[in-house]
Amino acid sequence: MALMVGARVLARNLLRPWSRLPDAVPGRTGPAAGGGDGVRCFGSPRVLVETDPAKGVAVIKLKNPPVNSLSLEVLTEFVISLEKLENDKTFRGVIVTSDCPGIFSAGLDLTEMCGKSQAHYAEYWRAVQELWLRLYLSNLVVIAAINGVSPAGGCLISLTCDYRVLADNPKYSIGLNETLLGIVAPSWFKDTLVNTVGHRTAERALQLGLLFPPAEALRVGIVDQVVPEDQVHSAALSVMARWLAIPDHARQLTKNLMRKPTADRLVKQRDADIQYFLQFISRDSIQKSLRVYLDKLRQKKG
Ligand SMILES: CC/C=C\C/C=C\CCC/C=C/CC(=O)SCCNC(=O)CCNC(=O)[C@H](O)C(C)(C)COP(=O)(O)OP(=O)(O)OC[C@H]1O[C@@H](n2cnc3c(N)ncnc32)[C@H](O)[C@@H]1OP(=O)(O)O
Repeated sequence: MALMVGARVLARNLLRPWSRLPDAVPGRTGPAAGGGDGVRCFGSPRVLVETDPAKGVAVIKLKNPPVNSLSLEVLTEFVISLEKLENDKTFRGVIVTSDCPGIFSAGLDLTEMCGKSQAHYAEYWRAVQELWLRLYLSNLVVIAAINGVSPAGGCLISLTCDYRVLADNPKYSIGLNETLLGIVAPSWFKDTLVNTVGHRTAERALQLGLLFPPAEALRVGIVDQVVPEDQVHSAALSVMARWLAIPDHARQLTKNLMRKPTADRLVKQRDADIQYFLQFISRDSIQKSLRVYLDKLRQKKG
């Protein structure tokens, strides 16, 4: 039942005409994503989309302060924005970045996984799965311009992209640090990392919950390029131009060849994966770990 409610909510959101989204900011023109006129913006307050139709490129900027945590709303709005771009043949590439200074994304929203109902957990997890599937199998060239720290789910988002550019700032570490929270990265998080850095590096990184600073991130291959902070966006645009020089059909079929087997593993057992998540996240010991971790984050200031 819970699963059906979750699926219905997501389906309703996905099918809702864009212009009727409650938070939509349609047709606002703004400063160019890559310079020049004709840039149009749409999206929602938490997921801004700047489009440059002449270049065929869009920029998705996550804006969920203070830390760009991936709440249910952010996940849903992100999927809707991607869907809109995928369906508009004007666009061939998208850059994913953050509008929150110093933070790419703090990952999954811990408050969505703590002290909530089973129905809520199911709805949330389906939304996490949905975003992963959409990003991982996107026909667009997807480039991450990582302009801030990027733990766990934040790292996962960038791992689904075709290429990762990281700003060279020692504070901007990246990795799947789930074990440090007393939780476990699901198998498809693990697969995404293994497909990027190889089995041994992934095993060590996952068990130890490693967060790599830029130079190390580049060395292990969890990012493809490290550039000075003020060049992240221009570097992402240069990389985009190179990837867009490849004929779409050949690149898309090749991407599918590389990624579909991994995605299919989740698609074939999506409901079972949700059930497993429900069992795991509802355990008293896991809820306790999450509460302790959240309290530590909150007390940092005090
Ligand atoms: C099939 C499945 C089978 C098995 C496994 C099942 C399930 C487990 C899988 C679950 C996977 C989870 C992946 C995740 O993404 S978990 C999230 C991991 N994220 C982190 O560890 C990052 C935590 N945050 C930080 O380290 C810092 O906040 C950060 C470095 C990002 C920024 O530091 P800064 O000093 O700038 O800000 P803070 O003062 O720390 O934070 C400001 C407020 O934001 C709150 N906060 C931070 N992170 C989160 C978050 N991820 N979710 C929700 N809220 C967050 C923080 O508490 C502060 O709140 P207030 O004090 O202002 O109330």
